[in-house]
Amino acid sequence: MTADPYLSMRHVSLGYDLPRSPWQRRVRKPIIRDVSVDLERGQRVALVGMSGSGKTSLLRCLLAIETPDQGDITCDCRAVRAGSVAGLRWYRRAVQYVPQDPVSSLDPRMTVAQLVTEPLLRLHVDCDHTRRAEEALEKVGLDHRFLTRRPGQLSGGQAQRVAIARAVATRPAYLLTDEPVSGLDLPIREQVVGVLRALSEAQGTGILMVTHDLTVVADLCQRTLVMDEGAIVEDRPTQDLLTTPHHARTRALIAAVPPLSALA
Ligand SMILES: Nc1ncnc2c1ncn2[C@@H]1O[C@H](COP(=O)(O)OP(=O)(O)OP(=O)(O)O)[C@@H](O)[C@H]1O
Repeated sequence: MTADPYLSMRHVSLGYDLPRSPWQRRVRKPIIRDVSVDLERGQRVALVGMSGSGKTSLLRCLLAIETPDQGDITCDCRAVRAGSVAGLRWYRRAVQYVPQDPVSSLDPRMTVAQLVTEPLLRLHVDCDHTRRAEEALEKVGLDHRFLTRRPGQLSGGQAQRVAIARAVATRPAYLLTDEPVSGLDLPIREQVVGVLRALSEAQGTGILMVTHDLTVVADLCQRTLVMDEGAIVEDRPTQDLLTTPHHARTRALIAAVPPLSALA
């Protein structure tokens, strides 16, 4: 348990119904198994694991898109439950999602100004929306001249920065993100990782990132959670975990990245 948890999962479990005929009984396949994790304010945390280990499902629970079968999720000591849009507005402002693929997530018909102010309108944030959009763009290193552009007039890296600006417009305490740089070329990836680091350092924004990319993990995240078959099997400071992995699954993940396996 950490000293000051902001986001907290307690004994969270989730399963899916296996396909069945009407006369067969319902069978749940467990995906998340009794996960308890505390995330401190401002922490940069990676969630790694083999494909199918349950990372995205865990993120969906934390995003209140999915309701766990068991367990509790709290944010700043308030219960988080998937359900009414109005009842979750406070949470949607505090914990924002950065999508993997900005090109498909950004409506091509909207201007950057409309895209960045849309969450403010949807979540009833009471402020000067234009000023806040400019502030959000500044935080990701884009100036006000981008406000009138549309997604088709942005490079991949700029589009991902606009997606991040959309997420930070509500001044969230945490960003949750699934492979935010996986579709980007190396120099652009470094640029976007730099934006996320700057946000975390300058604004104190916490980041929970699902990723397969252990070099991004080593570069950005202070702490790493390793998932295996729906459970967290290792949870340690990133540097320690990469140099002295404890769990066989962590060792296998590191072994798949030759420059990192030289560290361990
Ligand atoms: N709606 C669903 N119905 C049935 N099974 C599902 C559903 N969603 C996910 N699963 C299964 O749950 C398991 C975990 O999926 P999840 O997407 O959370 O894994 P992951 O670790 O994020 O994988 P990846 O790294 O490939 O994205 C997988 O076996 C997946 O097939």
